[in-house]
Amino acid sequence: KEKVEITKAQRALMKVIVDAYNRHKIPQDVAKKLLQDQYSAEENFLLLTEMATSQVQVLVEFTKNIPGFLSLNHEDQIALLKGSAVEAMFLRSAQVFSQKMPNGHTEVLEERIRKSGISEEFMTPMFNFYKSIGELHMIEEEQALLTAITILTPDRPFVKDQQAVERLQEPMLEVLRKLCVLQHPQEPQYFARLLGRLTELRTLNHYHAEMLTSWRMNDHKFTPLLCEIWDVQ
Ligand SMILES: COc1ccc(-c2nc3ccccc3n2[C@H](C(=O)Nc2c(C)cccc2C)C2CCCCC2)c(OC)c1
Repeated sequence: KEKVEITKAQRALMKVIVDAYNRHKIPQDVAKKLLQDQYSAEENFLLLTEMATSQVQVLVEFTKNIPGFLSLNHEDQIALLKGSAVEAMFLRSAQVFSQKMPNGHTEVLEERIRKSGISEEFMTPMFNFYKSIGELHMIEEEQALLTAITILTPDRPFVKDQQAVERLQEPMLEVLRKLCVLQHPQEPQYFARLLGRLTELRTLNHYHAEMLTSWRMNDHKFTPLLCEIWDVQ
């Protein structure tokens, strides 16, 4: 039986990531807003673009706190952010959707999202992902590390020095692996399940542009930042 122990250095790394993750959370609680009122497809689309825009901004701040990230080649820093922004948004949405809420609230939230203006065909893959994240009951350390690991994916398009990114991602993966063994001793395959979610996350990447352009309304307006990050307009 492997005696798993998180070293002092690994604990320090985890603390940096979790502190940065908590510091850079979206201030406004969109779930509460959606539970309070029903919005039109236009209002929901505006809310989505506002949330997505502010989420990209906090993602940049979070990423700057990942040890070693700012020492990467500058074009690679941009390539990693562009390549992971949509996945980070869906990961954040999944975590918001899976957070503990009073009885019946999650069902209301799901209903509001289903009727938000997004077209029917994307609901299944999106909610399947949200529910598979929910079933993992991740602690915040796991959520923060998983977000950092997603950003530090070496094989994003246009990344030149993939080895440099691997050298940053590997220590994160090792801490997460140990954390999973310690947190879920009765589930040896938990770490593998967690990484499997990242594969499912990539498939959502393929849909996101069409999710937006097929939003039930005319004249979809995007902020300049979202035009950069999303393959729209
Ligand atoms: C690209 O298409 C998407 C992306 C995300 C969602 C989404 N899943 C959610 C799960 C729980 C709570 C809210 C959820 N959102 C939106 C949201 O704001 N996501 C969000 C963002 C964007 C940044 C930071 C943090 C979050 C939560 C609501 C935007 C307003 C209309 C309803 C969805 C979506 O729903 C149809 C479609």
